[in-house]
Amino acid sequence: MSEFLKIEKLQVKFGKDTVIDDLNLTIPENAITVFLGPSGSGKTTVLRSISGLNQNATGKILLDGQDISQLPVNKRNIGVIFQSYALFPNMTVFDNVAYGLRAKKVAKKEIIQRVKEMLSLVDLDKKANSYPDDLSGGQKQRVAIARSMIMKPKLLLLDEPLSALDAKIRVELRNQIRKYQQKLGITMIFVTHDQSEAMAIADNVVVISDGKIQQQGSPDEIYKKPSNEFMATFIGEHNLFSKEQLEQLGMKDLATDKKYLIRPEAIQLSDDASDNLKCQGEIVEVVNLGNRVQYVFSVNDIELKIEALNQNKPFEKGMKTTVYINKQDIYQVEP
Ligand SMILES: Nc1ncnc2c1ncn2[C@@H]1O[C@H](COP(=O)(O)OP(=O)(O)OP(=O)(O)O)[C@@H](O)[C@H]1O
Repeated sequence: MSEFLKIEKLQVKFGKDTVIDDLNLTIPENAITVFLGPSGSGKTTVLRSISGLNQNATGKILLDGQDISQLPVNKRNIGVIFQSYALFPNMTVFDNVAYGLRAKKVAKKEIIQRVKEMLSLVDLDKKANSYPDDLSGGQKQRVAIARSMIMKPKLLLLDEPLSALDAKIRVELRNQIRKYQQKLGITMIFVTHDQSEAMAIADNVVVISDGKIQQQGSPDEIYKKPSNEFMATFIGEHNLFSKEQLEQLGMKDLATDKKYLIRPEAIQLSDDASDNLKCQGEIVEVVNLGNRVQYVFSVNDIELKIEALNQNKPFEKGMKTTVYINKQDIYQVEP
């Protein structure tokens, strides 16, 4: 992995509390890295330390080879976007986006051209003369993003940028952000506690819990190959079984005493599979999620969570049937 942003031995203390201790991390260029973790895990603290907003941080931060640890916020060449937009209410959309270029005394003609291009990219050309109060939440956030991107920062930090928006707009805007990133080749760090948002937008996910990095990898890697039990249970729905439980289900010759992860969608409620782990039992719970259905399937005393596409002939509660698990889908997990 290229080392576009490199954090070495980051430590952050608030009073006597050490919130981040000896955190080391590298982040690739021209990609979206997502910091994902439970509330209070330290995501924002790490982000603020990178931006220079955190006075309590010690350690070294290298951006594109340059040590920026001692530089003030405005000299780091980093853009920051918050959940709350932070637009200037008394300025038009055009003036909000032009603000940074004007402060840098860029030529008027160039400003007009660059703002127009940027407003076109975020699909707000028709709102250039509107004021923030006349815009929807999603539009305001697009102005905030345009205002940051126009400065061509080396790194763009987005702290829960979609949290204030309703579900449909969140999904639309996260797809837009992905599009902007690809079009402009900006390196982004995006903080969220929403797993599906993280999985959908990230090239690279850094899972942080209790001030520590639990795992870094592509969305697929962290889902399919969690590095430990925390990861196996934090990301996505899961079945986590002991060796004894798996043996009770009919699995033989397990090498070690470790735990084993089986994702709900890897269990098939059908009877046309072969050479798989086969368990007979009963459907004890059905939750319809629209396009998918979650089942709880009971094999003697063991409950398996299953997730399947909602097809024409759904299985019903109380049905006795057989499930199959491909042995390749049973993943051994470190403690
Ligand atoms: N200014 C501060 N003073 C004291 N403690 C702080 C301060 N900022 C953060 N903390 C503490 O640091 C820890 C990490 O907080 P942080 O905001 O980084 O977490 P987070 O993962 O971003 O959480 P959330 O998703 O809820 O925003 C928490 O225990 C928090 O209480």
